Amino acid sequence: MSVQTVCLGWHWQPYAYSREATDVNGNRVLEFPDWMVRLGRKAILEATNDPLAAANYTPDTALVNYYSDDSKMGMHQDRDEQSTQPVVSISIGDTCQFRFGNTLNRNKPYEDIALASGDLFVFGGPARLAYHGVTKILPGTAPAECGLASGRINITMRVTGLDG
Ligand SMILES: O=C(O)CCC(=O)C(=O)O
Ligand SMILES: [Fe+2]
Repeated sequence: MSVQTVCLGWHWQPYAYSREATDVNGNRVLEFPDWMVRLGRKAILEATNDPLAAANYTPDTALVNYYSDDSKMGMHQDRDEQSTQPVVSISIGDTCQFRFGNTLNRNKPYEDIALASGDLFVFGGPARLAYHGVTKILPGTAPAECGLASGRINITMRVTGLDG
C-alpha cells in the first residue's frame, strides 16, 4: 500500500502548494499549528546550535505521512518550496530504513539510516535538496508508549516561501 498523506498549512500536490485540497475534497487545509512552529524552532536549535537560525525558522506547511507495514517512498527531492529554509522531519511509530542521498541524482552515494520513533532529521544547508526516500518499514518496532499501534507517521515541516 502506498503512503497516505494529509497536509497542514498549505496543501501539497506534486509541483504546487495551494490552500484547498483540490485533488482530494476541495476543502481548505487546516491551519498550521503554533506548537509545531515551536517544535520546528527547537529542532533547528538542536541541529544548528544557532539561536538566530532557530528564531527565524517559521514553517508554514507540513506533510503528515502514514506508512503501513509495506509502504515505501521513492527517492525524491523536496523542491516545491520557494524557500531554502530547512525541512524538519519527525518520526513516530515503527522504525523505517531511510535512504539519504546526494543532491545530483537518485543513485549512489547514499546512506541508509534507521529512523526510529522520536527521531528528528533536519535537511538544511547543502543537504536541503538531497534526494531521499523510505525503503522499508520494520513492523513491530514501535515503542508501546508512542501512541501508534502499528505503522509509522512521519511529519515533514517546511517553509513554502509563499504569501497569504
Ligand atoms: O517519511 C519520511 O521519513 C520522509 C518523508 C518525505 O520525504 C516527504 O514527505 O517528502
Ligand atoms: Fe521528502
